[in-house]
Amino acid sequence: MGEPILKIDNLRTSFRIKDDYYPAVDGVSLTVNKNELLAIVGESGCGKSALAFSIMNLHSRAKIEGNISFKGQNIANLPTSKLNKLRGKDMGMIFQDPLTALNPLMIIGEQIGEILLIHGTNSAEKRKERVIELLNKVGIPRPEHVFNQFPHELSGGMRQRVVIAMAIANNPELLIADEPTTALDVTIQSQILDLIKELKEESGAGVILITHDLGVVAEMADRVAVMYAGQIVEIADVYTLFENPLHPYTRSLLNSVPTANEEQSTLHVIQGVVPALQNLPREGCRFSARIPWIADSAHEKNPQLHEVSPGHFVRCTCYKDFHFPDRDKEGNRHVVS
Ligand SMILES: Nc1ncnc2c1ncn2[C@@H]1O[C@H](COP(=O)(O)OP(=O)(O)OP(=O)(O)O)[C@@H](O)[C@H]1O
Repeated sequence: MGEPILKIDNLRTSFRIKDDYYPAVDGVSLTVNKNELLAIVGESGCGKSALAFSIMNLHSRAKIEGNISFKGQNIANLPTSKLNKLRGKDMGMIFQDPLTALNPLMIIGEQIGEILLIHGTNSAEKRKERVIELLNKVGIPRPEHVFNQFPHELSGGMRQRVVIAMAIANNPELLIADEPTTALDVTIQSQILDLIKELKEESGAGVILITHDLGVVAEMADRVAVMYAGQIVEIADVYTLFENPLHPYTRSLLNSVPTANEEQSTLHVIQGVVPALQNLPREGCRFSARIPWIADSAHEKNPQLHEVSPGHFVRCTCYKDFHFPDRDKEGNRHVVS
């Protein structure tokens, strides 16, 4: 694993709702190293996209506090003119929906070419050469033809490849992919993910991959951060996270993935949903309401991340007493009345 490329320290991103600000990202600290893929997982509404958008400074009206250090420079709240020098060059982003990332009125060749032009490739001939090279790289057949097409003339999978080509056009050192395959069918999904993995391995970029899909995490990630209600509740290398998940939320997420073994018949699916931003509990363990059978005394008053083994952090002490409702702490099944 390489040296750190991104260091986030105590990030808090708040949105204004009526007259108050509510943090959607609440005290997140993490590091991404060169040649490392950090997966961020959690249910809808946990703050994953809010975190990604904060790094790229793409929120139009959010309050951002804390430190985001990219290659040693604090980029939180950097003026747009300075940020634009980084975005699309040193940092690239792949969005959930390729259509929103593409300009419907511009041919593909011009859209990718524009990113090259902004960052200094002045010769039109060189830009065209590079665009064709990029289209080839992301597996687009007949790149010369696609160069002159508009986004609506391409399939969803091809459009997402174009977005990836744009994100990597200037060989970024950090790539953020926010649910990059959500809009795509399964076979295309795995091709796109292979492409992201290949890019990381080829260029040594640091990658943040936001996904709901734990299968994808197991296959792609070096490390995994689990987010719940705006906070990281567990972070570990991928092997440790799957072999020894500790936080009740992580265990519930993993437990809700159907497998072919006998556990499937005894799946305990976590009840409830992530509360709306205005209703998030801000004190105590934010997950406690969803595991009501765990005693209040098991939770910390002000839950901290504890390093339980090197690089493996878990928030709150409730993991020590956690069990699913139909099991005891040792994992033995008992009948619930
Ligand atoms: N611009 C905004 N204004 C107000 N609230 C917002 C805004 N953007 C996001 N939120 C709220 O912040 C919380 C976190 O949202 P976010 O989109 O980051 O979640 P997520 O984990 O990425 O979910 P998904 O997987 O559905 O994208 C949610 O409660 C969401 O409703």
